[in-house]
Amino acid sequence: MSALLSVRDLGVAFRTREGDVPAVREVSFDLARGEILGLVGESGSGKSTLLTALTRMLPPNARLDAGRLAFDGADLVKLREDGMRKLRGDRIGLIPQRPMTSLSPVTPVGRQLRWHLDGLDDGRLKELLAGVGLGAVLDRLDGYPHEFSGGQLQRLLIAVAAIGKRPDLLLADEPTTTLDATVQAQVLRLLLDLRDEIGCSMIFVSHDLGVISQVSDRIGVMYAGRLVELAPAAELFATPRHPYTRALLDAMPSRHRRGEPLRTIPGTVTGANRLAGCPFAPRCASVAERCHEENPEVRTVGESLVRCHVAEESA
Ligand SMILES: Nc1ncnc2c1ncn2[C@@H]1O[C@H](COP(=O)(O)OP(=O)(O)OP(=O)(O)O)[C@@H](O)[C@H]1O
Repeated sequence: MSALLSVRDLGVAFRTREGDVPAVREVSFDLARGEILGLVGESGSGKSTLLTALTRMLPPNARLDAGRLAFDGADLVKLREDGMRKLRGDRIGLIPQRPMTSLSPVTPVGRQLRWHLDGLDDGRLKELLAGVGLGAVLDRLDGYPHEFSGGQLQRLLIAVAAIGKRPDLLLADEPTTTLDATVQAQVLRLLLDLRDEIGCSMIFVSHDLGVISQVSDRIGVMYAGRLVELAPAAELFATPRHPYTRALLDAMPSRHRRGEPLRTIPGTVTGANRLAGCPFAPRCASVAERCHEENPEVRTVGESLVRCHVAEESA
């Protein structure tokens, strides 16, 4: 079956006073129908920019380059803005990182739900809220966003973007980062149930591999704007191929024995603008001479697609 989303050589650069800053570079992947792709990487690696590029809602100082960006056969680079708006409304849903940024602070929550879901009747509203475990707030919908907790607002937005609109593609940008552990687990369960029920595809962004591992079929690891490894979730955890993926796994608190100090990855994400060489080379535990000279191309190693010269030797 053809992929729902097909991305080839996607790049985004921001124009700044210091010149063009590349945020996403040469990213390619396909997303199957019903598949959940987790995207992980440290802060600034380009995860949110990539999601935003897929919805074509980049800020005015951004420049999008794409070899191909196709959604269910539609060319998203060439599609006119009205067509894109229709896709965003009906078929591509976005759950943002901070719910408050998507809600008006001066309009009652219930009215905003009805705006977003045109023609929503009381029975359907009840069903929606029950679906995200918010049956108890039904009689408080004339309240304003600040009268709800962050977790409640996040679940309201999930109710709208996911359950209400039943999109074909759901883009979730750190949807559980602001939630406490129990609510986080509920929301992850909800997203998985939704995929099973309506068969939507999902791209789920997080900096937390623990969260990503609970929902993803495949996981993509981003570093300095590039997708440096893409593998089935079980494979990525069992046989991480890229030294950065291994460093991320090593830094997971759950992987440490009690009392052992937490590990970190030395250095910071730099090098996105380096002219030659692998951007991870300055921090890489397995670095070889050629890593400083040539930026690695994507290769298949085992079941993974990986951008690394030393993936086999260093595993
Ligand atoms: N509007 C903008 N103008 C200039 N640079 C930007 C803009 N938005 C993002 N960037 C830069 O693009 C790079 C990627 O940012 P992005 O927010 O996509 O990373 P991220 O991986 O999602 O980080 P986080 O996990 O912190 O959200 C960063 O270097 C960031 O500073």
